[in-house]
Amino acid sequence: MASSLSLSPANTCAKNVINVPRYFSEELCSLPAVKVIGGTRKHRRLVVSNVASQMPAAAAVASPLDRAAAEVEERKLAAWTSVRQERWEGELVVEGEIPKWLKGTYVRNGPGLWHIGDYNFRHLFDGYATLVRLYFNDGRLTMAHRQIESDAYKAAKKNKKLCYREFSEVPKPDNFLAYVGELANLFSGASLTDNANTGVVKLGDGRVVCLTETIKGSIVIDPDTLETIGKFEYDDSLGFLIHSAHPIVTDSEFLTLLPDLINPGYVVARMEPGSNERKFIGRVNCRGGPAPGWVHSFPVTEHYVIVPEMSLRYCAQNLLKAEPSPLYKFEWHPQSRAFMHVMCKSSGKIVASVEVPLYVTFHFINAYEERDEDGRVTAVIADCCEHNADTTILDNLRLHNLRSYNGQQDVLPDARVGRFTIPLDGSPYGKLEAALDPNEHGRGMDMCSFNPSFLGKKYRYAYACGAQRPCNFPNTLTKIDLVGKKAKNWYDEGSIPSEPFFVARPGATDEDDGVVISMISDKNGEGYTLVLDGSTFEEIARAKFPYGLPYGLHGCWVPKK
Ligand SMILES: CC(=O)/C=C/C=C(C)/C=C/C1=C(C)CCCC1(C)C
Ligand SMILES: CC(/C=C/C=O)=C\C=C\C=O
Ligand SMILES: [Fe+2]
Repeated sequence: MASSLSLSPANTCAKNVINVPRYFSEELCSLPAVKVIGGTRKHRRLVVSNVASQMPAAAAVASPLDRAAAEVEERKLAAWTSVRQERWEGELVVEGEIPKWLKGTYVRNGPGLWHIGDYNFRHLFDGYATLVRLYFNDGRLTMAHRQIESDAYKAAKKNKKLCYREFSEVPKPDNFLAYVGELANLFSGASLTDNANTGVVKLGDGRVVCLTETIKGSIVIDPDTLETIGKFEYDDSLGFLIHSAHPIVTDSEFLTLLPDLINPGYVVARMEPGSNERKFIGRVNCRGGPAPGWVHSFPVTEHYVIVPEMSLRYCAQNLLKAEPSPLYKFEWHPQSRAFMHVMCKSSGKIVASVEVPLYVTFHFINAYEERDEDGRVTAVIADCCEHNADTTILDNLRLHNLRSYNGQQDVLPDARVGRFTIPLDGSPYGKLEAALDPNEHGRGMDMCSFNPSFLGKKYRYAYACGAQRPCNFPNTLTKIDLVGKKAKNWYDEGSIPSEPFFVARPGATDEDDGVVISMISDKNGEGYTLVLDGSTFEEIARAKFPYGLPYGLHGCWVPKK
């Protein structure tokens, strides 16, 4: 069945053995599921089984010129190329040894489909959500991918056009009346996307929820089948249309941060496992203006929620514009200064609010409390992937920039582990410094993880994507030792790795006792899962995908029941 939202056709209608050619065929067909048969484990071949999932896939309807250009790109890196088909599932051949203790599912979310018919999206963050599932059991690995059936995705497929406002894309109204209606829909939130393409979390009650920055884009999925179960409806009267794409989620709570665009400030709220009701914890008013700073993520310590107020702020005019402005829905207001607020988790009171040097970050890594010898908290330390107060990274993430890179220029702006020190003694200023020499990780830094048992606590290791220059995008995996101030880097020339995700070995006591999982998009247009040892940071296993997958953002771990 041809889908109106054209997914690139699968590369093969193979009879039996799946080869992974670098060029796409123009025929319509989907890649069926594979099963591993025959031979020793090491030499098993991937064989197409008859349980083929006849998923819709359709021919791209781009002009021949566009298609030729697209093919050049596609041969290079799958990372920036739309996913080939709606879904696929099958077992992969593992090279190396996956530890037997690794039992469960790594689900990764990300924007994997960047076109509707021949209309191509502009920005990495615009794409419709693609889930990838890696199921580890008994040293074996099954991979699956599937699109999230958001209203935005379904409407685009049905109407063959953009129907909701995405990160940088806005539906084109047919006439003036439609334009006025569209503005009204913006204020009510009706026109905002529910394309949950950013992250995925496992709540304490076991529900797995995909998220983006619009609150309506919270979608429950089944981590075993990747099926879209339905909207996650917040059952409260908190209001607001947007939230931080990264809540803090543990087995006992879900903490979220909601920017208030009307009375510039932020609300912190908490939701218990088993509940859909967020309860108000506290509010902090912005100290700068004219709007709250963008909050993609925020950190917590054991007792505090840290509310960042970046001078990259939401911008009402840019929200209304049909064409993207240089900073999309945001504006850079250095004169408005930057702040960090510290809110007590139990009382909602603000215990510190300090001005800090200007910064730009998507991702906080972790935070903890610093104590004196009497055990009194003297300061909060908060670490983030900091882009040297430079907003150009947003422009680097335009698909044209990502796709047109020829491997020669060094165009990735510098980034570092930005470490905030926020004094709790009433001082008006906080510090922001590099936690280690950024050259340790090639002055690239984003897509971080750490051992979740150390959430809010003093920790030593962070995993992230760093850089081996020249490059246009973080292209290494890096293990950062924040105490030894050193980094160990994994690099495969021409490849783009996704978020290195740390999974602790059950029963481990050492912080880095576990594995790091990433998915790699390689220079041949192919892709594989990589498993590194969390301690040595050496490769322990890899498993090739049947074809390269688009770049993904964030994942979560769902242990086997
Ligand atoms: C993928 C990622 O990191 C960020 C995605 C951000 C999105 C989809 C933001 C969407 C928005 C709108 C559609 C309108 C309101 C503002 C904003 C939250 C930026
Ligand atoms: C991929 C990315 C930044 C890379 C820069 O070095 C940011 C993703 C943000 C959303 O989750
Ligand atoms: Fe993110």
